[in-house]
Amino acid sequence: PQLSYAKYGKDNVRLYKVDKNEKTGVHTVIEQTVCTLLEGDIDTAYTEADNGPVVATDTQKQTIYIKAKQHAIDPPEQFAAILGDHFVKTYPHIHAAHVKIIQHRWTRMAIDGKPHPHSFFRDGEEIRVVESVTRENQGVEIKSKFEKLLVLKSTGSAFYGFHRDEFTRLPETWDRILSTEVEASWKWKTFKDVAEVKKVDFNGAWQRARDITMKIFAEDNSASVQATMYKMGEQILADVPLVEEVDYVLPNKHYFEIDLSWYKGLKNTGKDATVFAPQSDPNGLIYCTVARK
Ligand SMILES: O=c1[nH]c(=O)c2nn[nH]c2[nH]1
Repeated sequence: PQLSYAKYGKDNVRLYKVDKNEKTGVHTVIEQTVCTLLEGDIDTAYTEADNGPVVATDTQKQTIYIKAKQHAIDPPEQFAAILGDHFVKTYPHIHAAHVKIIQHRWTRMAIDGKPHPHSFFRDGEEIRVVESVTRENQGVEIKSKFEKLLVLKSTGSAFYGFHRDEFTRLPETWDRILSTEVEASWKWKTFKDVAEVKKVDFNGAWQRARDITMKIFAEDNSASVQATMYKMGEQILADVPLVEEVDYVLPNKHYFEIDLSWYKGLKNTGKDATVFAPQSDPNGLIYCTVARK
């Protein structure tokens, strides 16, 4: 046998950074969870118990904290590129660096209608994610994502006209609840270096992708999850020229009607349905990648 592939590093490196504006007294906080994984001439560490080539995972962790102190960590795409660039340039035997950054939500509190200078709350489990790979002399590939954005609409969703055969039981519906937990990602063109990365408005793209997702989710008279998610991908490609392709992964989180007619003929189905049973499982799961022609 032979070592066919290897990468290693430190996962779940939690990081918090505060920016304190001396003039305004306004603090801005960011919290991230970082993973770095290195590739290179490290085979003998596996095959011959030779630790010489090993840039210890602890060293990678210390590096993350030092770079976070020395550089901006916002946008996370830029910080990922800075970290990847460091590992590939600092160690001649390291030829690629994978960096994953999860950014958690600290939303500024509004107190008595005014944004509070240094207080924040976690408004949902939604996360922003960056996955990058920096390869020596080949630039940096970046995929941006948001995950766990839980949405629901109480109407404006239908599902009919689908294939029917002897296995089909699902009735057609022209008016249903639609709920999903959005995982959206957009793959950028390959960037030459950190300098090129620094010119890109990643925060604007994240805001656009999130706004487009919610606007189309809300306004589309959805014929299916498939049809609606395709429109989202199309719009992101139209709005963000440097993005090459867009992925959506949408679970269909079903809400079942409850027939209460056994109880004195109580009407709660079809257009009379107001009480539903949210289903934890099973769930539909719909994938879609939209790419430029
Ligand atoms: O939007 C939907 N797409 C599907 O493929 C499906 N299958 N059952 N319900 C569904 N709803």
